[in-house]
Amino acid sequence: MTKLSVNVNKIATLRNARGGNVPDLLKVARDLEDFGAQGITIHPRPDERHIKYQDARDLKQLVTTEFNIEGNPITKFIDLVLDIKPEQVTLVPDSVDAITSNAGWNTIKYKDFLTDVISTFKKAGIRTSIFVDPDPKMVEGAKITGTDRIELYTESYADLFVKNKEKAIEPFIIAAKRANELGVEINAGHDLSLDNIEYFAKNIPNLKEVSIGHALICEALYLGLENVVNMYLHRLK
Ligand SMILES: CC(=O)[C@@H](O)[C@H](O)COP(=O)(O)O
Ligand SMILES: NCC(=O)COP(=O)(O)O
Repeated sequence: MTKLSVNVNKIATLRNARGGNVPDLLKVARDLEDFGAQGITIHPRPDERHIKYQDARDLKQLVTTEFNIEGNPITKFIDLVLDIKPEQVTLVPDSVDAITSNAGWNTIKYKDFLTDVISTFKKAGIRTSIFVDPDPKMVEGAKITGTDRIELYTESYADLFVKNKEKAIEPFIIAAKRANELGVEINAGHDLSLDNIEYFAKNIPNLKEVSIGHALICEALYLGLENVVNMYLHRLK
Protein backbone atom coordinates (compact mmCIF):
# COMPACT_ATOMS: atom_id res chain seq x y z
CA MET A 1 0.00 0.00 0.00
CA THR A 2 1.17 3.51 -0.79
CA LYS A 3 1.58 5.77 2.24
CA LEU A 4 0.15 9.28 2.34
CA SER A 5 2.44 11.91 3.81
CA VAL A 6 0.73 15.28 4.17
CA ASN A 7 2.84 18.33 3.41
CA VAL A 8 1.92 21.08 5.89
CA ASN A 9 3.77 23.98 4.23
CA LYS A 10 0.46 25.65 3.35
CA ILE A 11 -0.70 25.56 6.98
CA ALA A 12 2.44 27.51 7.87
CA THR A 13 1.81 29.93 4.97
CA LEU A 14 -1.64 30.69 6.37
CA ARG A 15 -0.33 31.03 9.91
CA ASN A 16 2.45 33.41 8.85
CA ALA A 17 -0.05 35.66 7.04
CA ARG A 18 -1.20 37.05 10.43
CA GLY A 19 1.95 36.59 12.48
CA GLY A 20 0.15 34.66 15.25
CA ASN A 21 -0.39 30.95 15.75
CA VAL A 22 -3.62 30.39 13.81
CA PRO A 23 -3.85 27.82 12.41
CA ASP A 24 -1.69 25.98 14.94
CA LEU A 25 0.75 23.97 12.82
CA LEU A 26 1.53 21.48 15.56
CA LYS A 27 -2.14 20.78 16.30
CA VAL A 28 -2.85 20.38 12.60
CA ALA A 29 -0.02 17.86 12.24
CA ARG A 30 -1.23 15.90 15.25
CA ASP A 31 -4.82 15.93 13.96
CA LEU A 32 -3.73 14.87 10.47
CA GLU A 33 -2.10 11.82 12.00
CA ASP A 34 -5.27 11.11 13.99
CA PHE A 35 -7.27 11.38 10.75
CA GLY A 36 -5.05 8.71 9.22
CA ALA A 37 -2.13 10.51 7.54
CA GLN A 38 0.82 8.13 7.53
CA GLY A 39 3.47 10.82 7.44
CA ILE A 40 4.08 14.55 7.79
CA THR A 41 6.21 16.34 5.21
CA ILE A 42 7.73 19.80 5.47
CA HIS A 43 9.90 21.72 3.05
CA PRO A 44 11.64 24.52 4.96
CA ARG A 45 12.96 27.05 2.46
CA PRO A 46 15.99 29.26 3.20
CA ASP A 47 13.81 32.39 3.56
CA GLU A 48 11.50 30.49 5.99
CA ARG A 49 8.50 31.93 4.15
CA HIS A 50 6.30 29.13 5.40
CA ILE A 51 7.96 26.43 7.55
CA LYS A 52 10.38 27.97 10.06
CA TYR A 53 13.43 26.00 11.12
CA GLN A 54 11.98 26.02 14.66
CA ASP A 55 8.77 24.37 13.28
CA ALA A 56 10.91 21.48 12.10
CA ARG A 57 12.34 21.07 15.62
CA ASP A 58 8.89 21.33 17.25
CA LEU A 59 7.32 18.87 14.83
CA LYS A 60 10.04 16.32 15.54
CA GLN A 61 8.81 16.20 19.16
CA LEU A 62 5.26 15.29 18.19
CA VAL A 63 5.15 13.48 14.85
CA THR A 64 4.56 9.81 15.59
CA THR A 65 4.24 8.61 12.00
CA GLU A 66 6.97 9.27 9.44
CA PHE A 67 8.61 12.68 9.44
CA ASN A 68 9.94 13.69 6.02
CA ILE A 69 11.98 16.86 5.56
CA GLU A 70 12.51 18.11 2.03
CA GLY A 71 14.90 20.76 0.82
CA ASN A 72 18.02 21.86 -0.94
CA PRO A 73 21.02 20.50 0.99
CA ILE A 74 22.74 23.80 1.72
CA THR A 75 24.84 23.75 4.91
CA LYS A 76 22.06 25.22 7.06
CA PHE A 77 19.64 22.52 5.86
CA ILE A 78 22.09 19.67 6.36
CA ASP A 79 22.80 20.84 9.92
CA LEU A 80 19.09 21.09 10.69
CA VAL A 81 18.32 17.60 9.39
CA LEU A 82 21.29 16.03 11.19
CA ASP A 83 20.20 17.70 14.40
CA ILE A 84 16.55 16.58 14.09
CA LYS A 85 17.08 13.13 12.56
CA PRO A 86 13.72 12.66 10.82
CA GLU A 87 12.83 9.26 9.36
CA GLN A 88 13.43 10.56 5.83
CA VAL A 89 15.18 13.44 4.09
CA THR A 90 14.33 14.32 0.49
CA LEU A 91 16.88 16.33 -1.47
CA VAL A 92 15.34 18.91 -3.81
CA PRO A 93 17.44 21.21 -6.05
CA ASP A 94 15.34 24.33 -5.56
CA SER A 95 16.78 27.78 -6.08
CA VAL A 96 16.23 30.43 -3.40
CA ASP A 97 13.91 32.53 -5.54
CA ALA A 98 11.76 29.67 -6.91
CA ILE A 99 8.05 29.99 -6.10
CA THR A 100 7.96 26.25 -5.62
CA SER A 101 10.05 23.24 -6.61
CA ASN A 102 10.44 23.31 -10.36
CA ALA A 103 12.99 20.64 -11.37
CA GLY A 104 14.46 17.32 -10.38
CA TRP A 105 18.18 16.77 -9.75
CA ASN A 106 20.59 16.19 -12.56
CA THR A 107 21.96 13.13 -10.77
CA ILE A 108 24.76 12.68 -13.29
CA LYS A 109 26.14 16.22 -13.12
CA TYR A 110 25.84 16.35 -9.31
CA LYS A 111 26.86 12.73 -8.69
CA ASP A 112 29.81 13.52 -6.37
CA PHE A 113 27.93 16.14 -4.37
CA LEU A 114 24.83 13.95 -3.97
CA THR A 115 26.88 10.86 -3.06
CA ASP A 116 28.59 12.84 -0.33
CA VAL A 117 25.37 14.27 1.12
CA ILE A 118 23.52 10.95 0.90
CA SER A 119 26.33 9.21 2.73
CA THR A 120 26.29 11.87 5.50
CA PHE A 121 22.56 11.38 6.06
CA LYS A 122 22.69 7.60 5.83
CA LYS A 123 25.50 7.46 8.40
CA ALA A 124 23.16 9.35 10.71
CA GLY A 125 20.49 6.66 10.19
CA ILE A 126 18.19 8.83 8.06
CA ARG A 127 16.49 7.31 5.01
CA THR A 128 17.29 9.33 1.89
CA SER A 129 15.34 10.25 -1.21
CA ILE A 130 16.32 12.30 -4.27
CA PHE A 131 13.75 14.37 -6.19
CA VAL A 132 14.05 13.47 -9.90
CA ASP A 133 12.27 13.97 -13.18
CA PRO A 134 10.81 10.79 -14.71
CA ASP A 135 13.94 10.05 -16.73
CA PRO A 136 15.58 6.57 -16.51
CA LYS A 137 19.04 8.18 -16.81
CA MET A 138 18.35 10.31 -13.73
CA VAL A 139 17.10 7.21 -11.91
CA GLU A 140 20.32 5.38 -12.81
CA GLY A 141 22.33 8.38 -11.60
CA ALA A 142 20.38 8.36 -8.33
CA LYS A 143 21.19 4.67 -7.82
CA ILE A 144 24.93 5.46 -8.07
CA THR A 145 24.66 8.01 -5.23
CA GLY A 146 23.56 5.24 -2.85
CA THR A 147 20.18 6.79 -2.10
CA ASP A 148 17.45 4.57 -0.65
CA ARG A 149 14.68 6.18 -2.66
CA ILE A 150 13.81 8.62 -5.39
CA GLU A 151 10.86 11.00 -5.36
CA LEU A 152 9.36 11.27 -8.84
CA TYR A 153 8.58 14.92 -9.60
CA THR A 154 4.96 14.71 -10.74
CA GLU A 155 4.16 18.23 -11.96
CA SER A 156 4.34 17.19 -15.65
CA TYR A 157 1.99 14.28 -14.88
CA ALA A 158 -0.52 16.56 -13.13
CA ASP A 159 -0.40 19.10 -15.99
CA LEU A 160 -0.95 16.60 -18.78
CA PHE A 161 -3.39 14.39 -16.85
CA VAL A 162 -6.33 16.69 -17.60
CA LYS A 163 -5.79 16.34 -21.36
CA ASN A 164 -4.32 12.87 -21.81
CA LYS A 165 -3.77 10.70 -18.76
CA GLU A 166 -2.29 7.75 -20.70
CA LYS A 167 0.40 10.00 -22.17
CA ALA A 168 0.91 11.76 -18.82
CA ILE A 169 1.73 8.55 -16.96
CA GLU A 170 3.97 7.01 -19.67
CA PRO A 171 7.36 8.46 -18.61
CA PHE A 172 6.57 7.70 -14.97
CA ILE A 173 5.91 4.03 -15.74
CA ILE A 174 9.24 3.80 -17.57
CA ALA A 175 11.17 5.58 -14.79
CA ALA A 176 9.48 3.48 -12.10
CA LYS A 177 10.30 0.27 -13.97
CA ARG A 178 13.99 1.26 -14.04
CA ALA A 179 13.93 2.13 -10.33
CA ASN A 180 12.34 -1.23 -9.52
CA GLU A 181 14.99 -3.04 -11.59
CA LEU A 182 17.74 -1.18 -9.74
CA GLY A 183 16.22 -1.72 -6.30
CA VAL A 184 15.65 1.99 -5.65
CA GLU A 185 12.39 2.60 -3.78
CA ILE A 186 9.88 5.07 -5.17
CA ASN A 187 8.11 8.09 -3.68
CA ALA A 188 6.27 10.73 -5.69
CA GLY A 189 5.01 14.24 -5.25
CA HIS A 190 4.11 17.67 -6.55
CA ASP A 191 0.65 18.73 -7.68
CA LEU A 192 -0.90 15.35 -6.93
CA SER A 193 -4.59 15.75 -6.08
CA LEU A 194 -7.88 13.96 -5.49
CA ASP A 195 -8.42 14.05 -9.29
CA ASN A 196 -5.14 12.49 -10.39
CA ILE A 197 -3.83 10.38 -7.47
CA GLU A 198 -5.78 7.18 -8.04
CA TYR A 199 -4.65 6.74 -11.64
CA PHE A 200 -1.06 7.46 -10.67
CA ALA A 201 -1.00 4.99 -7.78
CA LYS A 202 -2.66 2.28 -9.87
CA ASN A 203 -0.09 2.58 -12.64
CA ILE A 204 3.15 2.89 -10.68
CA PRO A 205 4.27 -0.46 -9.27
CA ASN A 206 5.70 -0.45 -5.75
CA LEU A 207 4.93 3.20 -5.07
CA LYS A 208 6.00 3.55 -1.43
CA GLU A 209 4.78 7.02 -0.58
CA VAL A 210 3.21 10.18 -1.95
CA SER A 211 3.60 13.57 -0.30
CA ILE A 212 0.74 15.94 -1.00
CA GLY A 213 0.26 19.49 0.24
CA HIS A 214 -1.05 22.23 -1.99
CA ALA A 215 -4.03 20.43 -3.52
CA LEU A 216 -4.91 18.57 -0.34
CA ILE A 217 -5.13 21.77 1.71
CA CYS A 218 -7.11 23.55 -1.05
CA GLU A 219 -9.49 20.60 -1.30
CA ALA A 220 -9.89 20.51 2.48
CA LEU A 221 -10.73 24.22 2.53
CA TYR A 222 -13.28 23.86 -0.21
CA LEU A 223 -14.90 20.73 1.20
CA GLY A 224 -15.22 22.49 4.56
CA LEU A 225 -16.68 25.79 3.36
CA GLU A 226 -20.35 24.80 3.23
CA ASN A 227 -20.20 23.36 6.71
CA VAL A 228 -18.49 26.40 8.21
CA VAL A 229 -20.74 28.96 6.48
CA ASN A 230 -23.73 27.14 7.93
CA MET A 231 -22.16 27.10 11.41
CA TYR A 232 -21.78 30.91 11.21
CA LEU A 233 -25.36 31.33 10.01
CA HIS A 234 -26.54 29.19 12.90
CA ARG A 235 -24.72 31.41 15.42
CA LEU A 236 -26.14 34.55 13.82
CA LYS A 237 -29.79 33.46 14.06
C1 LIG B 1 9.48 18.90 -3.44
C2 LIG B 1 8.19 19.35 -3.89
O1 LIG B 1 7.67 18.88 -4.81
C3 LIG B 1 7.44 20.40 -3.34
O2 LIG B 1 6.17 20.26 -3.74
C4 LIG B 1 7.47 21.07 -2.12
O3 LIG B 1 7.72 20.33 -1.03
C5 LIG B 1 6.40 22.11 -1.98
O4 LIG B 1 7.00 23.26 -1.65
P1 LIG B 1 6.16 24.61 -1.52
O5 LIG B 1 5.07 24.35 -0.53
O6 LIG B 1 7.15 25.62 -1.06
O7 LIG B 1 5.58 24.92 -2.87
N1 LIG C 1 7.11 16.38 -2.22
C1 LIG C 1 5.94 16.99 -2.69
C2 LIG C 1 5.20 17.61 -1.58
O1 LIG C 1 5.60 17.50 -0.44
C3 LIG C 1 3.96 18.33 -1.82
O2 LIG C 1 3.88 18.93 -3.06
P1 LIG C 1 2.52 19.72 -3.39
O3 LIG C 1 1.38 18.75 -3.18
O4 LIG C 1 2.42 20.86 -2.42
O5 LIG C 1 2.65 20.14 -4.82
